[in-house]
Amino acid sequence: MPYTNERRIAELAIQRACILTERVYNSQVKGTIMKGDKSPVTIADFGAQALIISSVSHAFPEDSIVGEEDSSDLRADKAKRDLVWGLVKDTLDATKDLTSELGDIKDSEEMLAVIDRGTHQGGAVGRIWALDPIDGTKGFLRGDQYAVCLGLIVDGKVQVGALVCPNLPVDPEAPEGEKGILLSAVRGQGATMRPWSTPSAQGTPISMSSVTDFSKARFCEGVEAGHSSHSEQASIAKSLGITAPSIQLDSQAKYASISRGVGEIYLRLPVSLSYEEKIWDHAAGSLIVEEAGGVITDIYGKELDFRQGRTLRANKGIVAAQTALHPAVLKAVKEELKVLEL
Ligand SMILES: Nc1ncnc2c1ncn2[C@@H]1O[C@H](COP(=O)(O)O)[C@@H](OP(=O)(O)O)[C@H]1O
Ligand SMILES: [Mg+2]
Ligand SMILES: [Mg+2]
Ligand SMILES: [Mg+2]
Repeated sequence: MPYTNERRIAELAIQRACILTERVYNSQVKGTIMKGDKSPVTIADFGAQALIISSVSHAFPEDSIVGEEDSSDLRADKAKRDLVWGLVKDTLDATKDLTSELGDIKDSEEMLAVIDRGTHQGGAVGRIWALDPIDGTKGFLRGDQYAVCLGLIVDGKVQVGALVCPNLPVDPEAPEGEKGILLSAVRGQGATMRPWSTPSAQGTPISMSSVTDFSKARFCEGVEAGHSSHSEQASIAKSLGITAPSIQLDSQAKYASISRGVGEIYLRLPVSLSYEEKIWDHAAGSLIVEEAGGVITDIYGKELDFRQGRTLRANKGIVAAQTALHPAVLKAVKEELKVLEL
């Protein structure tokens, strides 16, 4: 089956990175830096990027990598760099059994160089990995949801997607039970999910909800009001006859939620038309939703275009839904936007 090894390496790489991210998530020391675009990054974002890029380039040395972060802040701050290297080294030491498959990093200098292997510009040709080492850094800092996300784009089309949501419950009906799920998909081979804590277990197939009655439907949206328009999303839900409160989750946990039937719709209406969604925010989750039987477009009904570089510059916003519901949802979105003359 195509991409079997890519799926395996992607799963192992993000699982290992989550050992590091969960350690920081549960510690007081996050080492948060505000980046130039006023968004936060923590020592966990950097550490996860180093571990995951090291794994991908060990297994597939010819592939290109688009990663959200770069090492400039760490080169400028030795204390932060040492903190990140300490986390990476501890994680590598704790997972020596994976070294043959995932490679190693010998020192902090090499770690910086590995992080910077993610500065590729993306594009329409070749094998390009899209990595979000921590998606939902604001949720991570708030103690809510976040996700570690990795997708493989081949000639502009996502072929492999894998993401871990360490704080989503394994059983949605038992929110106080075990937490941490790993989802993955290969195009044409379906999507599966398994507890993050059982690396070797085979994933179980997942699928979108079968609800087709809007009065029983639920929609997912982000938590951050600065990342999508809650008022427009609420107005669209109302026009569709949705009465249930929205499921608010940070990160690609929203894709994870609808792909296993917890919610039927994901709305991400832009708060500014100049913002360009990043490919790493959507590559893995969009494929998992499609392989779980869902449909995903932008707010104009266009397919997501991963050929444009590091951003989805040919798209605006996200409308993902169970297949039977997507056309009506898109119509309601267009009605709303017409009202707003966007
Ligand atoms: N103005 C904006 N509109 C849409 N998304 C934005 C945004 N500003 C930041 N984001 C993205 O929203 C992502 C989180 O999505 P969500 O709000 O659904 O949890 C962030 O990922 P990171 O946390 O990896 O930086 C960031 O890339
Ligand atoms: Mg970020
Ligand atoms: Mg992100
Ligand atoms: Mg991120």
